[in-house]
Formats: sequence, C-alpha cells, structure tokens
Amino acid sequence: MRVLVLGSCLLLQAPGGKKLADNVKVIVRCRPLNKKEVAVSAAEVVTVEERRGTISVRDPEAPKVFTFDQVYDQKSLQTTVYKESAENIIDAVLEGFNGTIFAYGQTGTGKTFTMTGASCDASLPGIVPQSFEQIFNTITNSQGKQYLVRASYLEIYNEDVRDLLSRDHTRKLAVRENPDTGVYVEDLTSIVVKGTKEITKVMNVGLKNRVVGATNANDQSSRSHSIFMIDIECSEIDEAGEAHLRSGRLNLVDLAGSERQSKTGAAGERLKEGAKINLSLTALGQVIKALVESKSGAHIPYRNSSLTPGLFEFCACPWCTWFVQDSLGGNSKTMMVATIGPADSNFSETMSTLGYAHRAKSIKNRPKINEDPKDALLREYQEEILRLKEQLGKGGKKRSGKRRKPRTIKFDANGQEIPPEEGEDQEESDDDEGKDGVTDEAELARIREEELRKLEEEKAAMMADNTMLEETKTQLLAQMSARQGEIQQEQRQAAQLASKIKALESKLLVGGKSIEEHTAEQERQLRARQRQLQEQAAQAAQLQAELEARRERREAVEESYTSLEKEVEHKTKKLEKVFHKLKEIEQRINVMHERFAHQREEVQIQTEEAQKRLRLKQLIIEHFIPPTEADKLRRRAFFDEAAGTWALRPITETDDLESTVTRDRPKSAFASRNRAITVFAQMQAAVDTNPRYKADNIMAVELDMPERTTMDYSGPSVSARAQEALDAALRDEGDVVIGQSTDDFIDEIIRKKRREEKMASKRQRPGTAKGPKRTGTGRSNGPAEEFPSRRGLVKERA
Ligand SMILES: Nc1ncnc2c1ncn2[C@@H]1O[C@H](COP(=O)(O)OP(=O)(O)OP(=O)(O)O)[C@@H](O)[C@H]1O
Repeated sequence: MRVLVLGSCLLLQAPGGKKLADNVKVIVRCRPLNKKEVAVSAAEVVTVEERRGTISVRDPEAPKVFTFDQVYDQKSLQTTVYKESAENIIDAVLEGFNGTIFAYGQTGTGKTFTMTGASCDASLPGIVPQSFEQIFNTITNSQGKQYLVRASYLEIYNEDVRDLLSRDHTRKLAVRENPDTGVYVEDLTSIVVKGTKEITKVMNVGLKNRVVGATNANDQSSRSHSIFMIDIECSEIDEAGEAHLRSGRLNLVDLAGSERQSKTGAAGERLKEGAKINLSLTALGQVIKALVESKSGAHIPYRNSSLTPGLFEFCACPWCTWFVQDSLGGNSKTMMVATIGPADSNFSETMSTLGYAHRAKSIKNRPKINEDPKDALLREYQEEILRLKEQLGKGGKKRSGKRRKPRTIKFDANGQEIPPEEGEDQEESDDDEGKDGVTDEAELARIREEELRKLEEEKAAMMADNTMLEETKTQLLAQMSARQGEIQQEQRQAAQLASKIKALESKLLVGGKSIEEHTAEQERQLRARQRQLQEQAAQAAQLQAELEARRERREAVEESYTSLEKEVEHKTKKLEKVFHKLKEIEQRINVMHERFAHQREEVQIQTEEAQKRLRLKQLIIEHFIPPTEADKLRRRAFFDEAAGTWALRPITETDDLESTVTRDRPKSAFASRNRAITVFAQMQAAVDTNPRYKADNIMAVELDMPERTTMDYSGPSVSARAQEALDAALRDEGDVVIGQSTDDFIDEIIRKKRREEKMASKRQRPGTAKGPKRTGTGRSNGPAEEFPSRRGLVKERA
C-alpha cells in the first residue's frame, strides 16, 4: 500500500494505483437553545463531548451515545468547524478530486447557518464563503499552474431543478445525459470567477433567489435543497514539458430541513413543500440505508432498485440521481454535517438525525483524481487562445505559406516602379517567426505602422512629383491606397483577436501575482486572520489547559534524542547548568544560615530579657498584690490582638459581686434610711438646708470585730511524774550526765528535789536560817542555784 500526500489530503492507494475506499466523513453540530426554547425553559437532553467525539442523548428509558468523526457543541465557532472538517476536502478538490459537503438535519437546527453563515451577521461565515477564501488563496500561492474556476448555483424545489443565477430563476431546467460526459443540467449558468469578491457576489445573487419561507420552527426556513457547485480545473506542465489537466468539482449542499407538519404549523403551499421535502429526505435516507446494508463493493442500482424504493422522489431527475450516486458511494470525498437541536422537545427528530448520520459513516466512497477530463473547459480555452495567437501572429488572417516582408516601393525617374533588389522582396524565413511559427504581435504591429508611414510618405512624394505621367501616378496611388486599406484591415482584425485572447486569458488564473496585487491580497488575508483571531480569542481561555498539556507533551517529545552522542552532549550541558544552579543555591543557603544564626542569637537575648522582666513582675505580684486581687485581674485581662497588648475588661456586675463582700446595713441606720443618722442631724435637716449637716454626710460605722480563727493549744496529757520532771527540766538546764539511764537520771533529780525541800524547810525554821551558801558555779539565783550544775553532775558521776 502507498500513501499519497496531496496538499493536506491523505490518500491511501492500493498497489497497482487502485484507490482504496474512503468512508463518508460525518460530523455533528448541536446549536444552542433558540429564543423560543429559552422562553419556555426547555430542558437540554443532548451532551456533546468534543474530545471524545461523542453525542449522548438523555432518554429516560435507555440513554443513547453516538460516536462520530467530529462533534461540535453549542459554543463551536464557524472557523473551527471549517478548519477541522472542511478544509481537507477543499484541498482535495484543488488537487482534482470531487468533493461534497452536505448539511442534513431537522428544520431550524443550523444547516444554512453552518453552510452559508448567519444571514444577519457577515462576521459568521459558513463553510461556503470560507471555502472561497481557501480556493483563491491556494491559487494565488501556487506556482506554474493555470486554473479555471467556475461557479453554479441551483436549487431543487418541488422536484424541479432551477437555476439560481439565471434571470428567470423560476424556469424549470431540463436534465440531459451525454454518453461521454454523463448527466448535466441543460442551460445551467456557469460563471467564471477570478477571485473571492466575484464568487461571493455570485453566491449572494443565488441566495436572494432561493425559496425561503417562515414556519413555526424557523423564520427563514429553506424550502428547497440548494447546491452551490464550484468547478476547478487545473493545468500543469510537467518536467517533460507535457501539460496535465485535472478537474475537481465541489458540491456544497444545504438540504431543506426535515420536519413534522404538525410541529411546523404548515398549511397550503408550505404543507405541499413540506411533504415533498420529507419525501426526498426519506429517499435520501433510503439510499444511505441501502448503501450501508449492501455488501462491500457491490453495485448499487440507484434507479428503479428494490433496495432504494422512492429514490426518485429525492428529485425525479437523472441529475439528482447522478449527484447522489457520486456523492454517496461514488467518486467523491464526502462529508455529512448533521445538525441537531438540544431541546427535549426535539428528542425524536434528534434521534432520527443521529441515526441517519451514524449509518452514513459506513458508506464507502471511491474518490479518484479526475485527470484529463474530456469536457474540460480549461483545455478548450487554452486551445482557443493558442489558435487566436497563431492567427494574430500571422497578421490577423488565417494565411498559409510564407509571409512577405513589408517593402518600400521605389520609382524611377519616369515614374516606373523599380523592381526589388535581390533578397529585398524575399519571403520571411521560418527562423524569423516565433517559436510556434508566430511572429511577436507587438513587432508585427510595429512593422504595420512603419509600412503605413512609408506609404504615406511615398504618396506625398508622388503627388509632389511633376515628372510622372498622370495616368501612372493615379494607378500607383490607387495601388498604394489599396495596400493602406489592407494594412488597416489587418490592424483591426489583430486588435479584435488581441482583445479576444485577453478576455480568454483573463478567465484563467495563474499563481504568483504582481507585488501590488500580492500586497493587497495579503492585507485582505491579514484582515480575515484578525477576524479569526478575535473569534479564537474567545476560545483561548478554554484551550489554555489543553495548550499547557500539549506544550508539556511537546517538550517531552523534544527530549527524545536522535543519537546517543547528542543525548550525552545535551545532558552534559544540562548537568552543567544544574550544577551551576546548585552552587548558587548552596551559596544562598549559607548566607541564609548565617542570617538565621544571627537572628536566633538576637531572639535568644530578647527572650532572656523578657524572662527577666517577667520574673520581676511575678515577684512584685506575688509579694505585693493579694492573690485574690491578682486573680481578679487575671480574669479581667485579655489580649487585644489589634493593639497587640494586654488590656483589662471594664468591671462588670458579676466581677463586682464576686469582688465585694456583701455587707449588712449598719445596725445604727434607721429602717427608712440608707445610712445611720443622728437625732441632731434629723432635727437639723428639718430646719437647715445646709448640705454640710446632711445626714448622708455622716457615717457612723459600728466596728465589726473579726471572728477568731485560732484555738488555744491543748497538748497531749502527760503522767504526773513526767510532768514534774519536765517542769524541773524546763526550770533549769543543768549539766547533762552522759551514760546515765533516764530512770537513774529522774531518781537523781527527785533526790535533789527532796534535798532542796528539806533544806528549804530547815531554813524556814527559826535559828536555822543562815544566808544562802554559794555553790561552785558562782550563781546566786535563789534556790535553783542550790542544785548542782550539769557539769557538776557529770563530774560527780565520773
Ligand atoms: N450553531 C449555531 N449557533 C448560533 N445560532 C445558530 C446555530 N445554528 C443555527 N443557529 C440559528 O438558528 C436559526 C435557524 O438556523 P438555520 O436557518 O440555519 O436552520 P436550518 O437548519 O437551515 O433550517 P431550515 O431547514 O428550516 O432551513 C438561525 O437564526 C440561526 O442563526
């Protein structure tokens, strides 16, 4: 299998040059809800997923999902639809294929909008006007090719074929069949167009003549099928100098909308039209069905076929049959644009359209380049131009044989013509003629002018010559005038031929233009581009994410290397870059580390300072503010985020109650008064208004004694003996006797005590009283001093 790339069109070619089948391309476009649907708040049942190419229709019973070559949602742009779907077909037509783009769908779903554009908005051109731009841009930019472009526009209304470009566009045209060239519409106007402006004019003339009418479903409903045909013939000289001719025909079809009569509210003429339209569309549907169901490669008998009953109703003419035959299952690159509405009220029509469209996907066409067609007008033109030029080169007359060079006639003194010198009156050699045996027409014109001028001069000279015989003179003058007339006749004929050639040549388009034309063309293209860009800008936001993803993918692809060496080189460079970056980052990190360390130190110092101040405050609070007050303050304190400081809430009643001990009214106060008041003050108040003695200024506060909160100590009970010993011990420390047991020590003390008592009683008896006797301790503190000291006791014991 070979793959041929022609322009942007990809063709699969089987071995042996046989073209492979090319499926009919099917795209679906959903229009937005229209005003009426919005007014009744119609629900949308159609979901379009452009990326997946699917259309889902919400059906309560079983939701349906259809897949197509391309789908477009309510927001799709005219330019997007064209660029993505139609452009390839136009390119193919310019290469010599036949192409058909037809819109099919319920009435009011946007067939005309998609094909022709919005009637009220020229900035929304449909497929037809956009194809004009593409065709003429391609021709302008081509090199070494000659084109002939013709446009025709016809409509099929109630089975009649009508010429939309004719003066009498209601005239029914006859359809004939030519055994060589096939079926054709007799007298169909075909206008040679040389640019976008001209072909747009042609389209507008046809649109004005088209039958449209208002129905419930559409104010501007197309009541006929319309076909805008563009024939493009291209001739190219190959390297061997041989001319090749190709011809492609583009059919741009806007079918009338299928409709339910009950819905459209049609009556009378409209009802009849509707019935015909439906019939023809049903027939078209049947053709599609038959094509899909037939075995691959089998012959489809388009006429009188049991497979396609009712096909004639599409239009009862062979032309339509031929048209359908070529576009569906024949020699054509075909695209079907199915248009649908999103509203639930159109559910059944939408399902039906999608069903047809889905079936049409399986139709296989066999497009081929139309080479050297017999009926090519371009060839006729080229041949005619050549013939005329030849004629022009031969002096404006069809002359055979050699041509005489113009000669100046000379006379002798007697007025006799001097015969030409040798070689002077020679016939022109073939070498003197142009390449194709034709002398350059400008040169020929110059020679004629020269001859005329000389004849005039000779005539004047002869008139002035008195030596000549009158008779001879008259004869020669007559000859000269005849020759003059001959030359003038040749001049007229040449001018006629030249204008004919010019007219024919002007119909042919060649690539490559003058700088001025080219600049003007570029400016026009630029304006068109700007318009497109504006439209696309609206979509830009949506596409942003997609572009990002694509960019990433592209970068990934760029990184796929052609060789190992390149990969190493690239990666080394990358590594160096990364290393350099790493160094920079390390340096920055070091600087940051130093800065952070410095800051940390500062923060530490500040924290320590703050802690010191805090401890000082705690010290002051703990030692100088009663804990209850501090508690109260803590409860009232809050941090004011806005001011960044601590603040105190104002004292509320609750705080007040908590902080104040409820005090009883002083006992001295009278029942009716707030405070205690003296009798004097009462009396005084009655007579004296001086506020100084007012009762409220006197405060008699009874001292409220605090309650005792401690108790007297009552120690543990001790035996009388122990108590006595303790008392004695407490009375005087005495010396500690080491090694003595407690009982011995107590006995010792008791003994001492008794001794002391005996001595005291002796002293109290008369005659025995002799002043106190000093002990070794030197102390003289009463009777206690009589006791031996502890040290003494220890000594004693030792
Ligand atoms: N994709 C779209 N975006 C915006 N408006 C649209 C779109 N498609 C259709 N419309 C609008 O819907 C209305 C009907 O469209 P149009 O006349 O193209 O329908 P139709 O299918 O050709 O109908 P009919 O079969 O009756 O001729 C028009 O006003 C057109 O501008």
